[in-house]
Amino acid sequence: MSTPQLVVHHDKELMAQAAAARLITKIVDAQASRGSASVVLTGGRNGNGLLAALAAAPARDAIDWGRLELWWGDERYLPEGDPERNDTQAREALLDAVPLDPKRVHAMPASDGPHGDDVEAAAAAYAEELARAAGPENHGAVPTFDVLMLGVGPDTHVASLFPELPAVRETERTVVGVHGAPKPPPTRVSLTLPAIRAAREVWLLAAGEDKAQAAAIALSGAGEIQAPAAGARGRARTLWLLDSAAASQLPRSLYPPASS
Ligand SMILES: O=C(O)[C@H](O)[C@@H](O)[C@H](O)[C@H](O)COP(=O)(O)O
Repeated sequence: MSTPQLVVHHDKELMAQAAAARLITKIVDAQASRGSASVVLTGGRNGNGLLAALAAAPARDAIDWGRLELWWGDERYLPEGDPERNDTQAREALLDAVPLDPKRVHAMPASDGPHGDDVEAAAAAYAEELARAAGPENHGAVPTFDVLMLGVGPDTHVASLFPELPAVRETERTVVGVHGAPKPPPTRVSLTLPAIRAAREVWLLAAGEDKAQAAAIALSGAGEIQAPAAGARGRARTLWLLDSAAASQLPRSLYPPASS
C-alpha cells in the first residue's frame, strides 16, 4: 500500500478547483492510454464541491464523457431521487450536465428498488455488478479504479465505514450494508477497505476546520478500525487533498509548505 502524500491548498474553494483540474488530467491520461477511465465518487460537501468545480472547469470537456465509468464509494439507502442520496447530489452538481453513457454510470441500489429494505441484498447486488465489471487483469472482485475519491468525516470515517463499526472490519466482501451509521441517514451501502484498496489511486478530500483533528489522527499512525481514513490506501498512490484549515493540526513533519 502506498504511503500518503499531502497537497495543501489555501482554502476550500481552491482545493476543490485544484482537485477538479487534477481529476480532469487523470481521466484524460487514462482514456488516452487505456481507452476508458474508471472513477469512484464520494458524497458530502467536499465531494460535491469537487464535482461542482469540475462542472465549471474550462477544460471539462477534454474528458470523453461517453468513455467514463462512474461508481460510488457509498450511498445513503434511500428511495431513488431522494435529495439526500449521494447520486442525486452528484447529478445536480455535474452528472446531469455532461454526456455520460448511462450504462457506465453505476448508482448503488435504492431502498424503493427490487431489494426493498434488505440493504444486505442491495450491497450484494452492487458487489456482483462490480465483479462483472472486473476483468482478468484486475485485482479480485472489483475493476481497477483509476481514482477512488473519499470525503473524510470529522470522526475519520470514509465512505460509510465508521470507527469501530462492523463495516470497517470487513476483510472479505467488497460491499456491505451499514446500519446505525452515526452520520444520518443510519442505513447505507458502502465499499469496504479491501475494495477501496484495489484502486490504483485513492484521493482523500478534507477541507475545513472540522476535519483538522481527523486528518491529524488518520495521518499520525492510528489504526484503521479506530480511524478508517488511515486504512484508505491506493495500490499506486494515496493522496490527501486538504485546505490549510484541515491541515492546521498536522505534525509539522507532515505539513508541507502551503502549495498555494
Ligand atoms: O454519504 C456520505 O455522507 C459521504 O459519502 C461521506 O463519507 C462523506 O464523504 C464524509 O462524511 C465527508 O462529508 P463532508 O465533506 O460533507 O464533510
